[in-house]
Amino acid sequence: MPATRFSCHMPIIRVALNIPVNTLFDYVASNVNMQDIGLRVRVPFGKKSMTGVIMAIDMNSHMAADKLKAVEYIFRDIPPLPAALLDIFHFCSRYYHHPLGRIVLNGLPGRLRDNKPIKPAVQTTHTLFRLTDIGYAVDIHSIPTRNTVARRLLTQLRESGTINNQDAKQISPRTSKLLKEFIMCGWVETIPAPAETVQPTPTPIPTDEQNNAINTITAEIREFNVWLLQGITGSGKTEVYLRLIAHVLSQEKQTLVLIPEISLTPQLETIFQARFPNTPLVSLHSGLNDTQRAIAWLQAQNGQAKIILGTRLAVFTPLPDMGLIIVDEEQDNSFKQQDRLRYSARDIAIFRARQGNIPIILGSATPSLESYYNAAIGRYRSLRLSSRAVKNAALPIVHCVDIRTNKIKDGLSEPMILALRNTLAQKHQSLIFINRRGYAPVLFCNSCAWIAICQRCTSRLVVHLSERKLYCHHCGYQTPLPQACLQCGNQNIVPFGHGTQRVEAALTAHFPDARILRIDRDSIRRKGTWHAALKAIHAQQVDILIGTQLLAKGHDFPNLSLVGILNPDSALYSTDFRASERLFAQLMQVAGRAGRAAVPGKVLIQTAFPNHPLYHALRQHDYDVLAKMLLSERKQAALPPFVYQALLRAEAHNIHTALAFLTSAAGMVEVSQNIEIFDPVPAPMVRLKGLEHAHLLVQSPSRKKLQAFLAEWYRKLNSISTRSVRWVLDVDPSGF
Ligand SMILES: Nc1ncnc2c1ncn2[C@@H]1O[C@H](COP(=O)(O)OP(=O)(O)OP(=O)(O)O)[C@@H](O)[C@H]1O
Ligand SMILES: [Zn+2]
Repeated sequence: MPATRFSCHMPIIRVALNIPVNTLFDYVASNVNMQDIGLRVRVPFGKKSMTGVIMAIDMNSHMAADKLKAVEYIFRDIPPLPAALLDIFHFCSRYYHHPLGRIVLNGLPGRLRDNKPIKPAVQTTHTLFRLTDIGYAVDIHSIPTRNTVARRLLTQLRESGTINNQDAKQISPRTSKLLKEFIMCGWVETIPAPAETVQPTPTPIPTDEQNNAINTITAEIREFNVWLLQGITGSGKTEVYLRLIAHVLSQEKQTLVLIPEISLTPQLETIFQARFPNTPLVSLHSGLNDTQRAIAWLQAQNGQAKIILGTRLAVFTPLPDMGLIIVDEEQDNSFKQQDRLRYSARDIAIFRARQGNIPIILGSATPSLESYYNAAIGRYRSLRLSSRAVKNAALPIVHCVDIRTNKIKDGLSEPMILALRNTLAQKHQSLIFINRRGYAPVLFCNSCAWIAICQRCTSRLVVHLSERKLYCHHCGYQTPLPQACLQCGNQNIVPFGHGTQRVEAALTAHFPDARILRIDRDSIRRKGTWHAALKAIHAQQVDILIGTQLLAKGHDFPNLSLVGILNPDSALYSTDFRASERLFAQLMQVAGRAGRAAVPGKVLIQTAFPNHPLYHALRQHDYDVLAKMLLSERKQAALPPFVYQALLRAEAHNIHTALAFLTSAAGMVEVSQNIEIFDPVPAPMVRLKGLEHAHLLVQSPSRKKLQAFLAEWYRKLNSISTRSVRWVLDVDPSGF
């Protein structure tokens, strides 16, 4: 049905607003032209003002001219968002079937969403200032003579090359304001000061395999390709990244490096800064405050920052001179956002690389089966690193400790204690991996079998003994540890099972002289603790580390020779079809922390299923055997990567409301060929944060058909009123 279009004498701007409706909003604006697409604006919306982004400019509107409101303010404090970034937002809206305005506004740093222009806040500590080419070209005589401070500052910058904030303050206390103005004019840029702790490490000579990877990618550095770099733990994937970044830097281009965990940023930052001490690098992750994030983002947008290191949200950073994208640990589930816009940063990164016609490297020891399969069928290009990079460093020997025949006390078996004792005697470090924080996962009444559960979630409350509290790890609910059973009043209540805190207590009792350090989200909550912990580990001030997956990824502790893994079995027989793949990746990662340098490594796994094929593959360090086995199972069961999936997720106060909504949603569309719709079911975790959850699975062997189906379905879903239900489409869900 062709809509009536009204012609208007003034330009119409189409604005994206942070509103849960998939539409743009029209406003009249004078003084705009096509170059203004991508600028932020303040517009009236209902009774208030909102900040939005101009997505298009037109002379016609669907609304009559006298009904259109005028824009209140156009922000010209920073250049418009580049068209390439707007394209990414459009792609996300189309592919994930999510309101465009929500995506655009949530993709920006908080400061840019404010209702006021951003002041050019400049980070001054750990920063050096230097002149840009424009700054060098400035004629000092063009600055009025009475402006002595500006003249002196400019002269000093010319003479010294770089200056820090202290140097600048010596000239005058007013220089910090001036520096900000110079930055705004594009005369001055900031670069991070080399951190004092950075030791210039010798650059290693690449191994033959590393050379092969580096040369192969370099040969096609100006083309889009997805490179799957499958390298065993300790094979030196980082060195491959560094060499390629060096190449891209020599072309004055930017590299985006995506990593799964914030906790890995300090380590990588140090490595990158040591290799490229004069290259501006910014980190973007959720640990930054609003100002820091805005500064980093702006430095990426204006092309100053050459290396952009970040977690998944960094995939929405504007990069005018993008030359390379690296996604490290590409299989990691944290690249997929689990609320609101459920995007995969890895998949968006691939879209960006294609759009920019540049290479993207997906690095992993255990690629996701999706990527593994794509490499196998030639859609991705495959590169392998099959041995450890450090000379004579071998992969660790992996043993299973059968817990059916070995007694477990406080979570630990006799062979585990013995191995720890030997490692201590050799003055090497050990790592005990248990992926459960807190003291014990269950509080149990011996008299009536009552278990402490969360009132708002389908979950058990976790005992945190040191704080004498019970916590829900899903919603954050906390309550004092009860003295007696809440059901029968009996005082015989006991913590059941093991978490990191309990293992820490047990190990402290076993090895009173050992220096023991627990690392989990609780222990590093305070700012700076994580940094201090890493330093202590590297300085050999720790003998035994106890940790969750925070410690499993990416760390390189050369003196660590023993890894003990406690109770990983529960994932073996999980209902989630991805559980084995994930367990293997995690165990391979944590096992890979052992024996990375001169010290040979050993891994002990406490399990009741030592003959399970997964442990067999782990003992052989053979991901390919397992990946092929899992792929053939997936093929038989018609599961991804052989089909494409989407979930319609619904939440309501009551599960019946959610299920009823899904049932009617399923009836809204005719099922076409090649589309399979399953019955609505309650989510495995029905209650979460006080709401009840259900979902409905749709799948198809064709991504195109699934997308076409979802587009139509999404339109219809939007047309029904659902005040009692909140729903969202989850395309390529990573779990149920
Ligand atoms: N060519 C080389 N010669 C000597 N040492 C090297 C070489 N390349 C890398 N290394 C060293 O090997 C160690 C392991 O490298 P790196 O941490 O990059 O491995 P990785 O492949 O990322 O492993 P993981 O997947 O376990 O994180 C590091 O200490 C690194 O400095
Ligand atoms: Zn809860």
